Amino acid sequence: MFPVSPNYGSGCPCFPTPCAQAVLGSTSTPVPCPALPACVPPGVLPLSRRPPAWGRAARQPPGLPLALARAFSNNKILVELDESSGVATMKFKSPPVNSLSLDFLTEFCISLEKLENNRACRGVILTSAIPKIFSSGLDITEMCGKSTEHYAEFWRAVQEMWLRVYGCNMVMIAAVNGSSPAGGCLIALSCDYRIMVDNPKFSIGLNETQLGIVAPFWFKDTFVNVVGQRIAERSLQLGALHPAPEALKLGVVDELVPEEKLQERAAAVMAQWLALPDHARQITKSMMRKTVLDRLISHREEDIQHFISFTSKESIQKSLRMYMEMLRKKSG
Ligand SMILES: CCCCCCCCC/C=C/C(=O)SCCNC(=O)CCNC(=O)[C@H](O)C(C)(C)COP(=O)(O)OP(=O)(O)OC[C@H]1O[C@@H](n2cnc3c(N)ncnc32)[C@H](O)[C@@H]1OP(=O)(O)O
Repeated sequence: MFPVSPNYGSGCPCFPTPCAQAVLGSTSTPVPCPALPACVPPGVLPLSRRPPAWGRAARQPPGLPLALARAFSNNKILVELDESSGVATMKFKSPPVNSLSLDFLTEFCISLEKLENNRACRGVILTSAIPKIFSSGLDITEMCGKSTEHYAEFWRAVQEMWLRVYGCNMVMIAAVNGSSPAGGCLIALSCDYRIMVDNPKFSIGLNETQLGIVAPFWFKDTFVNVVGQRIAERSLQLGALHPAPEALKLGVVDELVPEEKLQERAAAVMAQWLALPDHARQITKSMMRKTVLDRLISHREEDIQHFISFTSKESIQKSLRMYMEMLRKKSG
């Protein structure tokens, strides 16, 4: 285990294997990776400071009071940390549907980063405070009629959220208490374990093709790693939203529970995962996920450019507008 500079993270070209400059010297003086400033465009959150997956012991900046992260609530996410168990709950509360807007994503990443920097926290349960909806996925209005600069900023934030959740060395459990299409499903898929409320009215899946858009390769990779190639291929092409019982059958979620048992069960599963020594579990997790994380990390800018050119196409804009119109008509 190497203590690394607090500036070190997924924005560094050497991530996730810290280069010599990113590793702290014997004096413990922080030495930022020299390439880092060039890698973090202006205006982007300090989101890329995730320590390597094996480095929890080096995470806590000296002097930061643990109490800081005990409970904090910003606008869209309520975070509660139980220091006795080491388990935090992040509850999405962005009405009406917990859509993943730029603001939501920003707050999400900051909240998770705070927990990562708190040694008292070893596991996080993601759930929703909005009845019947876990998350409606990416906020479609962020992808409609905006500037290329906005698309770039938005997509970078989407990437950041995924890199943080998928690469997180804490135990991440999704307690899916409502519908969870597309980006909402991605959040759940990126966790270590998924528990869903046993209600066939709640569905989960990567339904991008239904909107006339395409799930990016890292959405696909994450899905394949959970359900396997064949199920992912069929489900992705069809843009399938699987009702909870079907999601269980296909392995999209790991178990179903009655709504009133969800939090209790999530806590029990978390305790089971936390019973393992952190370092062994973390290294194993990192080993399982590294290839998929690296693929995005090494093609991040290309992926943003691809998103911009794809989203800016008039045909895609038209599809998204029609989809939003369909949603409005349904709700109105
Ligand atoms: C790099 C390579 C290329 C990359 C190419 C690009 C890849 C992009 C990848 C995209 C990933 C995504 O997540 S795309 C997003 C996919 N998401 C979806 O398809 C979900 C759509 N929403 C729903 O199905 C439903 O809203 C659902 C969540 C089940 C809740 O149903 P309800 O009946 O409870 O609520 P509704 O009445 O429908 O919705 C309430 C209001 O919220 C709005 N709303 C709902 N979902 C919304 C959303 N995702 N974004 C914005 N607004 C949304 C509705 O329009 C309503 O607005 P008002 O009428 O004004 O009140």
